[in-house]
Amino acid sequence: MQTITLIHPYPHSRIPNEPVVLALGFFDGVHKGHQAVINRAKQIAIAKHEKLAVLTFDVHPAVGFRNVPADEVQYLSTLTRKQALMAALGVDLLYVAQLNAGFKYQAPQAFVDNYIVGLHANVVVAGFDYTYGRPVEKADMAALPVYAHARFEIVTVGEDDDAQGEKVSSTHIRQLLDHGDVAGANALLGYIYCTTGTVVHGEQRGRELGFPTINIDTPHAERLPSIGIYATKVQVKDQWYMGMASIGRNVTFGPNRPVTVEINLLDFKADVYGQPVQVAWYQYLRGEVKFDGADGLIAQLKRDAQHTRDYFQKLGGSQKDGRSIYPHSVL
Ligand SMILES: Cc1cc2nc3c(=O)[nH]c(=O)nc-3n(C[C@H](O)[C@H](O)[C@H](O)COP(=O)(O)O)c2cc1C
Ligand SMILES: Nc1ncnc2c1ncn2[C@@H]1O[C@H](COP(=O)(O)OP(=O)(O)O)[C@@H](O)[C@H]1O
Repeated sequence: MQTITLIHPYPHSRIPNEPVVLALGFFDGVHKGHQAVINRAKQIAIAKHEKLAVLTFDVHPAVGFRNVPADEVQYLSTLTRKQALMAALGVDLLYVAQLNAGFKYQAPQAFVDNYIVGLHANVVVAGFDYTYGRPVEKADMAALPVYAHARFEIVTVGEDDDAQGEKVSSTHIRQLLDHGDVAGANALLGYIYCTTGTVVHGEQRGRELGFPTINIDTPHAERLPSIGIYATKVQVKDQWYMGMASIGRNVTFGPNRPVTVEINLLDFKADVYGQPVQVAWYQYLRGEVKFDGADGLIAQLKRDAQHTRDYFQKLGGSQKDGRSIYPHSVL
């Protein structure tokens, strides 16, 4: 997959000179609803022997169009993750348009001319709620034929519901993460939710408890699940390990402590300070508890380790040595 950044007004030399099927959307999380749009576009592209292109933006539309401060927005998928997910879906060309003033203040007709016709799309696929054009003239899918002037076909994909009939939306997935329900989020994402980070130093108490924990510094732009204890898999140096994770304030050891992400890796022993890691969030285990002392916490950590092993054994994904080749079902 090729990623092409477009800075308005982009030079036409940036655009490969061939017809494409183009899917439109911000696609935060590339969840099952987004996958329905992209899969539909992929089917059309295959039938037409054309490339599948996606047009997305560099920042969340709330930042670009509603002036929400950039540091207040946390993503289900930052660009690197979005690229991986798009590539897995068979996208050939990922256009990332910068939401600069020139882009934002385009009239709907200019958007269609520059970012649909300009990208050589002869079919456009988008969700039912896609909008385009500067805020005062914002246009929707129903209006698209007016601006298309028969230069491309239009396919609108309807709302996607989960098994309980709830809308599959990035907002709903964020709410599930805020309640610790990572399994619910994974069901709507269609893959296991992952975050990244770097191993940093903590207070070095973990080793004294008999449960050393990697303390993970996560990029602020990545949304984390809420405070709680989780069954995870962690990728360190190209290997995935089972881990029991705590997102919490270590309340047993004093009040008003900052929230940290700490993971004890099962069947693992190595110094990994400074290493980049990926964390795949599989299952909520319990809430954070204030114990009377270290002994209570240690007894609970033993139970957490067993619950983590039981969870992965039931899932059937862990190998005998406790390691797994890859977290389950990325798409
Ligand atoms: C699986 C797991 C569960 C945890 N549960 C709790 C908890 O319920 N209450 C608590 O105060 N700390 C909890 N912790 C955090 C420990 O207090 C923390 O890992 C320990 O103090 C080591 O911190 P350090 O890495 O900064 O040395 C948990 C940690 C892990 C890995
Ligand atoms: N099974 C394991 N899980 C997590 N970290 C481990 C493990 N074995 C060794 N380590 C190492 O120990 C460090 C954690 O020890 P800990 O006493 O909790 O110190 P800190 O407070 O600095 O995290 C990790 O950063 C890692 O380098």
